[in-house]
Amino acid sequence: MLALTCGEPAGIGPDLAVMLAAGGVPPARVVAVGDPVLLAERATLLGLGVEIHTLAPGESPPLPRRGVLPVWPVALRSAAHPGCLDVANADHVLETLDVAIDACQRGRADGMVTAPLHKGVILDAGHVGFTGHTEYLRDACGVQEVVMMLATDSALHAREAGWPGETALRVALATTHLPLREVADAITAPRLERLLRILHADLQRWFGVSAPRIAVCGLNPHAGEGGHLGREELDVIIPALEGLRAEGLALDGPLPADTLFTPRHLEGVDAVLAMYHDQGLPVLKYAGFGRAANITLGLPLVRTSVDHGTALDLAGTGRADLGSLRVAVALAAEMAGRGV
Ligand SMILES: NC(=O)c1ccc[n+]([C@@H]2O[C@H](COP(=O)([O-])OP(=O)(O)OC[C@H]3O[C@@H](n4cnc5c(N)ncnc54)[C@H](O)[C@@H]3O)[C@@H](O)[C@H]2O)c1
Ligand SMILES: N[C@H](C(=O)O)[C@H](O)COP(=O)(O)O
Repeated sequence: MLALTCGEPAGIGPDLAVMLAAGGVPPARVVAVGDPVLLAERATLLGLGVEIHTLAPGESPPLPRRGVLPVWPVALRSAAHPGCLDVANADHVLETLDVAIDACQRGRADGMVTAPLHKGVILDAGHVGFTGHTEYLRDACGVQEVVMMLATDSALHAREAGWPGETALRVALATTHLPLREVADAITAPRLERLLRILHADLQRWFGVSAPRIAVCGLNPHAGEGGHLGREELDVIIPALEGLRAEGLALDGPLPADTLFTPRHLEGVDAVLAMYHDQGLPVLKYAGFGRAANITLGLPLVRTSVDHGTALDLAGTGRADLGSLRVAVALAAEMAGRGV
């Protein structure tokens, strides 16, 4: 049983929720967390005959049925229009997350899948320091560190279980949503050690990789060119990797990021740790946009998400691609099946 938060109401999240229900029996029991009126409106706008089944408190969701979308209701604060952000609905978006987290923590849901939210409008509404689902979940679950990892659909399982093709990729991030000029200072040896331990452990726990091999990117061009193009590799990354290798972790690097992402260097690698958002994610999205999922590692609950954002330009048009949400739901169901 998965809780699907509908994300930014002006974006494509509500569209995708009703499209999922209309498109056939999903790979798990899915309950949307959002505004039932908005979902009904969006289904009508898209010409989809989806029945919105608002669940009463304590009511069990029905068995999955094509064309029926069960909903845990969270009311909008203000009417939502496709493509038009409204700060008034920021608290609605955060409340959907709280409801889903609570459902996971109380055992009413086995995991959560998130449709995209809009970080800017949540910040504009005054939620200072909000950086995304990943850190919101970290704080709500009371853990010190989590890792954002995106994986293409062909890399959702262990390599041993059939990881075909050179586009199969898992990319984790050492830093997430912060200005580029702050990235270098955010990368410290203790932090890298914590992140790599989580990545190693969760590749084993969720993805069935018995002995993970992780390739680590350098931060600077050519991994610092021996200190001539930056010292972070020598002063921070290499000491962190050496300490972890002594504990038995299989780590390559730090490697120049441009050539690390080539088939020869990725051979036998279970995941790549990129130092920052736009070092790793463009490669991942080039390899699999629309059929990849985002997973938060290090949490005491299952959370997956789509590989895309709110796509305000597509909301209400019927042109949003459902592919990544399907992958995220299937992956969350599989992870939940493995048990937290
Ligand atoms: N999981 C999340 O909550 C998440 C992920 C990424 C971005 N975001 C947020 O989304 C907002 C917009 O970000 P952005 O403009 O950089 O990225 P975006 O993914 O929303 O849009 C980038 C481009 O991809 C297209 N696109 C996105 N999803 C699509 C889909 N399902 N089908 C077809 N085309 C699709 C859009 O139309 C647009 O042309 C930002 O606030 C960002 O922080 C949220
Ligand atoms: N960096 C992600 C992406 O580009 O797909 C994304 O913004 C998601 O962030 P959260 O899952 O932390 O909201």
